[in-house]
Amino acid sequence: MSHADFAIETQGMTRAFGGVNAVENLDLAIPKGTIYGFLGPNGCGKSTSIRMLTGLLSPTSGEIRVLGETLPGAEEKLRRRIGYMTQKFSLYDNLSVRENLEFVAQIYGLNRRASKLRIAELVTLYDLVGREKQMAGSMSGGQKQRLALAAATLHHPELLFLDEPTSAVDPENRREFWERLFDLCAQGTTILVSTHYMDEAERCHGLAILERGIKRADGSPQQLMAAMGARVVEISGDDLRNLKQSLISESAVLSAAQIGSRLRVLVRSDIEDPLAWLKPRVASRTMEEVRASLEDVFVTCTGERLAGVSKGETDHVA
Ligand SMILES: Nc1ncnc2c1ncn2[C@@H]1O[C@H](COP(=O)(O)OP(=O)(O)OP(=O)(O)O)[C@@H](O)[C@H]1O
Repeated sequence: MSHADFAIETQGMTRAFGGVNAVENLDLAIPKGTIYGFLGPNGCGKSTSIRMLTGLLSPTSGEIRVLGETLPGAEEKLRRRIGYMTQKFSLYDNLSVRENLEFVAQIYGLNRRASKLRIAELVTLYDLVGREKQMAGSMSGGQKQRLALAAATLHHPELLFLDEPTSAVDPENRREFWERLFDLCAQGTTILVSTHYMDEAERCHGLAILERGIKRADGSPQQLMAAMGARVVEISGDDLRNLKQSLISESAVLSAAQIGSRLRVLVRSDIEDPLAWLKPRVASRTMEEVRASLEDVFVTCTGERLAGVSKGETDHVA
């Protein structure tokens, strides 16, 4: 692939705050027309990376190319070619839906006619018909999010940055939001989205797992799961709590977490037959080897589970 095939390329992208690296030596190569995810917990450097890639923040060191342009330096040129939806609702609560969109249209220099046409199109597309005069501040989380996406895409950006776009919406709105992202992607938009939700990360074509500013792994969800250095076994039966305690003291066990009525155990892949290895340790309980999930990949990369993503208990060993 040549440079022209990538929407984003970075080498050694680094940003320090007060001597501490918020983002460290990040290498990225994000192909055009894909949805790429940054997966990681709060504070791992997702927003700082996105701010550098949008030209809002200068890197301390490293090379950045966005849509073929070099940053820092090409911020102005890129402004019309990229869209950015921040974590917080960044529109005006005391302006109506239409006024907010008119304001954005003005920033992008659309004339009255073009603005009117585009806003009508967006209001329909993002299911805001009948709400044109409603104050943005009085809308639900899902409606605000659709308005924010309409605003971020008003100027037909080639590249769209979404910083934790679904943190304020319920699961159903999240699914619907992702349908919209796939529609945009199908029309050729490249999307970079940050998230701490595994189900969102699993929808991305490619992703980087970030921890404390460092990329721990990258690839498609399937590649990451296939390359994981562990096998996954689920155990059911009595007294899983004590079993967990004894298993996590074994160096061959990377993690054991109770998920509902099962214990999900990650066994290092140098154990050739994890079921045989576990057998004497689990007594009469039943076992089954299961497919790895992206969360398992996350645990093996970082030693941690993301808070709130598993059902049930989330204890682990680092
Ligand atoms: N302007 C700043 N000054 C000092 N430290 C900062 C600044 N911006 C970010 N940081 C620090 O850099 C680290 C990465 O923050 P960042 O916001 O990029 O993480 P994140 O993964 O986006 O998390 P969140 O979702 O909570 O924003 C954190 O330790 C944060 O405190």
